[in-house]
Amino acid sequence: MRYAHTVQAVRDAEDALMARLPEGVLMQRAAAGLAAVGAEVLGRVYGSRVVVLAGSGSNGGDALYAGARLARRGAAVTAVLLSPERAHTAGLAALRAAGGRAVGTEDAAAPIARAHLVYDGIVGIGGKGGLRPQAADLMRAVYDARAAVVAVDLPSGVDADTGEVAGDAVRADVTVTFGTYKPGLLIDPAAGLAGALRLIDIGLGDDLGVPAVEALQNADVAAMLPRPGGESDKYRRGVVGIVAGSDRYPGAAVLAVSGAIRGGAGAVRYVGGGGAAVLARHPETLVSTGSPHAAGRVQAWVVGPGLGDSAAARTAVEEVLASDVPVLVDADGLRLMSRDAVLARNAATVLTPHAGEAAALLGRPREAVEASRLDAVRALAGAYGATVLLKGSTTLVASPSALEPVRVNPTGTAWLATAGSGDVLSGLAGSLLAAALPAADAASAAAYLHGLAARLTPPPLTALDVATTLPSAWPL
Ligand SMILES: NC(=O)C1=CN([C@@H]2O[C@H](COP(=O)(O)OP(=O)(O)OC[C@H]3O[C@@H](n4cnc5c(N)ncnc54)[C@H](OP(=O)(O)O)[C@@H]3O)[C@@H](O)[C@H]2O)[C@@H](O)CC1
Ligand SMILES: Nc1ncnc2c1ncn2[C@@H]1O[C@H](COP(=O)(O)OP(=O)(O)O)[C@@H](O)[C@H]1O
Ligand SMILES: [K+]
Repeated sequence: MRYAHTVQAVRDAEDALMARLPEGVLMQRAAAGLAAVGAEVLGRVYGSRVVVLAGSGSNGGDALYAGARLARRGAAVTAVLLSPERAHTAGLAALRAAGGRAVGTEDAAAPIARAHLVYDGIVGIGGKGGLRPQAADLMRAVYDARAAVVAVDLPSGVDADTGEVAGDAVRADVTVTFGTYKPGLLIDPAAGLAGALRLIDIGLGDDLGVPAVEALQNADVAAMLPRPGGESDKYRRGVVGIVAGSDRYPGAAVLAVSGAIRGGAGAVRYVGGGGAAVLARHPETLVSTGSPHAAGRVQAWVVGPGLGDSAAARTAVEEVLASDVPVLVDADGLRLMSRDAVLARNAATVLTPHAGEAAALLGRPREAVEASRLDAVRALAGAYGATVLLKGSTTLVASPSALEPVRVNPTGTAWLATAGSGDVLSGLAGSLLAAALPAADAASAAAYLHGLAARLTPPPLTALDVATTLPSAWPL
């Protein structure tokens, strides 16, 4: 698992650790990592030209010390001090002692124009809001110069705790972060500005508390997924019921079933108007046309993709929500469900909105959801007492309990923004629910496999390609 902690958690851990260590040790650990990554980016340090953009806090201090380390190895290092009178005194002295120099912003143009590498030490976890105008101007000059940008701890101007970006922010090639990931490094829009991430262990480990955000890694997913054993039969492996598609949208039925069939359940029951299309593609499906409760027992339901908004569709959603097995609600189902019906449930409920659907459920503009994904997914999970998987450029999974870390999906590709790929995801997640995975595990493992399958599929991909590629994404 990869973990991200809030600024407060980092500060608490830092305080606890600093009480046991001589002064300055943590900053030296940070600077050593920062210099090592800078050297890697440069390839050859001797003779290179490095600019350190140094703000007034410890973030600037880290960058100045890293600059000093590179200066000692033969780089020409110029620090640009954003507030010269408040620059980190010891860091600046170290840089000068190593042969580096410092200038004010008025003399920054020439060194920036010739720089190979720029450290963004403008602001770190102490930052508030976007870049101030002077820093934003400097960054424009940096981009014009085409220097590599290495952000110190996080790209300046992004919100470390939320991934929100309130104004201008640094666009980095690499971000070197200290002690733990910060939620903003994993969640868009900020994550999109961080470039490649490098975590430097500065020893905070044991002092960090519960993470705010976590990302599954391959081994975590492998440990969660169902594996048939000697005593398995198709019923014991779990049966998933899919209520999806309609005369108008039979394709959604095919896609949801295709995801479900690749999700490890023992059998898939399909209920609805798309049965002929489903059977043509997936003859192994158990098809029925009546109401969901007449279809036979299932261990989990998926309801909603391509369902339309007929009275029958509404009744089907109500019936499924009234069942005592886990239910995943997607697409049209999200519009048709009642909040009270979700709140009244005893078994798990998983909601899988994209940003537009989440916006409708929350009564916020879509742009507000996209700008504040973490807040949106938590708010929905709280309001519905459900596990919520918010889709999009960063897919997040929140549990109904606010104490649980939010999961951020590390796989995926923008090629997934293609019609019907969400239907495949809902079928897949439903299949994992039927195989008895806890709701957050089913949702986050499904997002992981779906995103990995998409990456393994040559673009431009179709939704059905993703379903077909799922076995290659399944960890062995
Ligand atoms: N915690 C740890 O374990 C370790 C932490 N370490 C490092 O310390 C960093 C945190 O340092 P920090 O606390 O000094 O704050 P920091 O991010 O430098 O900024 C604060 C200053 O910025 C200013 N400012 C605010 N907003 C701004 C804006 N938008 N644009 C411009 N300026 C803005 C604000 O001053 P203001 O001008 O508002 O008075 C304030 O003085 C952390 O990210 C990591 O790099 C490592 O050394 C190793 C161990
Ligand atoms: N910009 C993006 N980057 C990565 N993944 C995306 C992006 N946009 C959409 N996706 C993914 O594509 C899928 C689209 O699902 P959805 O919006 O429900 O579409 P549909 O209803 O057509 O199936 C989701 O898995 C979502 O996370
Ligand atoms: K920074």
